[in-house]
Amino acid sequence: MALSGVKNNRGELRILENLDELRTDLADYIAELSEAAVKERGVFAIALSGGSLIGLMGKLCEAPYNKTVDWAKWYIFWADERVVAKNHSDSNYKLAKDGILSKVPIVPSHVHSINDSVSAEEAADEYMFVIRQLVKTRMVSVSDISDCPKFDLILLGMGPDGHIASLFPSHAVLDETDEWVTFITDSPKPPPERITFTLPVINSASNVAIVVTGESKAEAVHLAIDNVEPNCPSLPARLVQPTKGKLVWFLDKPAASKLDDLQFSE
Ligand SMILES: O=C(O)[C@H](O)[C@@H](O)[C@H](O)[C@H](O)COP(=O)(O)O
Repeated sequence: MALSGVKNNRGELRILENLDELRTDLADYIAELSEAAVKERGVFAIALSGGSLIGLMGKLCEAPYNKTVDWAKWYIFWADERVVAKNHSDSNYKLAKDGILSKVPIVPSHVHSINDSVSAEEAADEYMFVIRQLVKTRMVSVSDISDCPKFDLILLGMGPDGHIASLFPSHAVLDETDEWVTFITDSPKPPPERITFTLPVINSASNVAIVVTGESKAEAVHLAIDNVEPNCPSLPARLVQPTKGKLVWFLDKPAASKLDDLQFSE
């Protein structure tokens, strides 16, 4: 690992030397959290996003992880999904299925993707209902300070504008506190129709990881992590602040290149 440490109360930063090291560190991190959750609760409830994240998780399908991870105990969700058919090239489900889920022994009934045959609004409502049922049976834990689900791990990417999941800068859904899952029809990043976990759900998770690579995101990383003036209250990535859980940033060096005074131990 190149650098690691805690900065400005904004979580743990892991800045990796190159993409290969990042992939290995990310796979180790996910495998460790899976083992801990299975030991403690008997299951591992993990929520994925789309984008480059899935490719960066690829080492999980290789040795030793493909054999050592207790895949049968995984329950898979999406922190956000594009409202398109499951076989569409824009589908986050398809991305994860082709990239990971079809390559490891996940139980098909544990894969909770959205209903792709209804409107964005209905898909969000139905997804919330599905999660509610799984909270009742404790396949997904519940937060002890809100009534929100408490996922063992929520994995997020970040766009160059600082968006995470399908929560975009200055969008009204950033203020959504009543629903666990909501929808948008005006995403600035295509496709326009999406469903997304809301901030209260993201911030109720036991663990949240934000995985960011490339220089095009360096400014957003700086705005999300450093103490900047004026600060950016509506930058979604800055609003990821798990109440009791742990936040970890996985960055490559180009993505970390605009962070102020990095003085971590090598
Ligand atoms: O479905 C989506 O569009 C996402 O879940 C979105 O939040 C993504 O994670 C970021 O846009 C980063 O994507 P990249 O890593 O591909 O830049």
